[in-house]
Amino acid sequence: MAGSIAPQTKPKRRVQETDWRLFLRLAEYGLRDKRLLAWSFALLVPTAIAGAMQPILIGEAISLIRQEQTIWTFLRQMSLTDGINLLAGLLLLTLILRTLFDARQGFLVQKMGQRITADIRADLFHHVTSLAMRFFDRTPVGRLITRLTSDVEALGDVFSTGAIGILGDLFSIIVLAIAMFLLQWQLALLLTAMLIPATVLIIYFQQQYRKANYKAREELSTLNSMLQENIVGIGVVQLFRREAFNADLFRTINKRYIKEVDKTIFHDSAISATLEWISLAAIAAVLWVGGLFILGKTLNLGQLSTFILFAQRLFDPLRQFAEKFTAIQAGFTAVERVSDIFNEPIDIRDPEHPKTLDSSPESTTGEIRFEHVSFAYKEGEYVLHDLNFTIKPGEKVALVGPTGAGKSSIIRLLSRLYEATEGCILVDGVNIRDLPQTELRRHMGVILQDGFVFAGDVKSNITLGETYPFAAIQSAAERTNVSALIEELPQGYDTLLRERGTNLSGGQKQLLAFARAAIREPRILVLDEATASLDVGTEALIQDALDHLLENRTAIIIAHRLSTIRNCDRILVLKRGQLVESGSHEELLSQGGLYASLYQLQMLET
Ligand SMILES: Nc1ncnc2c1ncn2[C@@H]1O[C@H](COP(=O)(O)OP(=O)(O)OP(=O)(O)O)[C@@H](O)[C@H]1O
Repeated sequence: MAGSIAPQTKPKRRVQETDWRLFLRLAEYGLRDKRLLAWSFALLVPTAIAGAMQPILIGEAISLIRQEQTIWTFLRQMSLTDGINLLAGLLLLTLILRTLFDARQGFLVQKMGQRITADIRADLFHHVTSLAMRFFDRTPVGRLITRLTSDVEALGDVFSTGAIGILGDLFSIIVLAIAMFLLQWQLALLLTAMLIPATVLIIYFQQQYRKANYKAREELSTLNSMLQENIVGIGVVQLFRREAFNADLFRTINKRYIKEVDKTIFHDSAISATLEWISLAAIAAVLWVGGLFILGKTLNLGQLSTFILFAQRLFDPLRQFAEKFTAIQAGFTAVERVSDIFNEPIDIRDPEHPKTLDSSPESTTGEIRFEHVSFAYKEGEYVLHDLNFTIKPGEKVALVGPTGAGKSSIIRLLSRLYEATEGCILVDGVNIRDLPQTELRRHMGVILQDGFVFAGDVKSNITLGETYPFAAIQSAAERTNVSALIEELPQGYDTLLRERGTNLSGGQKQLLAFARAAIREPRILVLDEATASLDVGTEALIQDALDHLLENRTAIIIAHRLSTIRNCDRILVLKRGQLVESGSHEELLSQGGLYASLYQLQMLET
């Protein structure tokens, strides 16, 4: 637990994706609905043009009142009242158009954003569930959850805060600049020149913001990991009185998180403040230079008014641009973190030219062969060494050995949750790497000590998303002698089980796992300490059911209680990842090796 509070730095080998590539990744999602995307952009044009027209119309109105020479020719031919009315009418029209288009555009952009985030979330979920166990070994759950929820949410914020309107702001700035240059190039040049220091400062602050934001998100992940660990392990936390200690750790990480968030706020405010200052300076500069032009009679008051409005208008989108920029930067951080997961390679892939297992009813099936299999969870740290054995179809084999000998690892390799480092594993003569994973796992029924239960009813916990008629569910429960237990539950098969099955006992969860395996009629059954949580009476009941269930099926059974495996055809004894003995119970006892000593020790205990 203590290790998890170390400050999180970006992994060195992490490929720094450029913003452009991150942008393309988003664009790929945006392009899924081209019509929506096209409309969102198309509506920016009338909005920007209407916006640029307003200062010009106001300037014209002032020029008209002052009867200046620069007014449009068609206005000169009208009376003052008609001219003013026409200009006011036009101004109202631009206002209405701008409001309507702006609202519609805002709605479409948000709609697009919601769609994109929903798609990303769904793809991410699919990708994460396809990743190999190795990935989950090294990734804390809280960290993953943060990426799947809060980071994807930050991405959604880019759209919901209207930050995507940054393109509209950029467009507005360009349209305004063009309009200004057409009107009076010196003042236009002055204003556009002031954009340069503003842009440089924005870029600097946003880079700082981005750095702080990345760190803040990392700290948030750590915070969530710790939260998750403490909630899942609440029993141990309380029993061992770690509350105060953990609270201290939590406070430390919380402080670090807040510190980073403060930095993001500082840089965000710095951007707004700088822009405020520069925009005021710009208006002052226009007034000063424009005033000189008026004195020199090269400019009139109407034009100056237009430019003062332009100055305001020009920095307005820039200010909004900066505000949105921080949301966009946060979004980029989120895409970066989400991309990290998308870039996580799926280690265990299905073959390009998959083979299938012979499923004709006559064929004797369920042969398992390990050929020179070695395996390491971490590079160089082998936990299984050069394993060679064959389990014949229908044979019942027990794996025995001290704690940590590698029994469960064998099962994980056989189910391809991990890939063997060396050697190969064959099922019915086919290398399991040549089989699609679903095909391999369809033929395997694995019952683990910790029967995991999903939130849902008993039925759905047996079918696990596949469709079986109710009679099949009942029959599977009856065959495994668990139907009596299920019927005892308040609503029988419809009883709702809570997440992780907190309303079932450990033994009850295990019993459900038996029905779950039986309904699939697997050709290979694997029991990893499957009856360890059961009382002697229930175990005898299950043992009886197992005798039927195992008929004509290959089985691998791991059990520490050696009495439960006496009837197996063969016992493989493992020691530190090596196969040290193999034979029937009697043969091994007479050999007087590791098995015999383990057995005698257990006999002494009873
Ligand atoms: N996910 C993992 N990452 C790294 N090492 C692991 C992992 N799982 C198991 N190991 C290591 O591999 C070795 C074999 O573990 P395994 O679970 O196969 O033993 P086992 O014989 O089933 O033990 P037990 O009887 O206690 O269930 C152990 O030394 C263990 O520390």
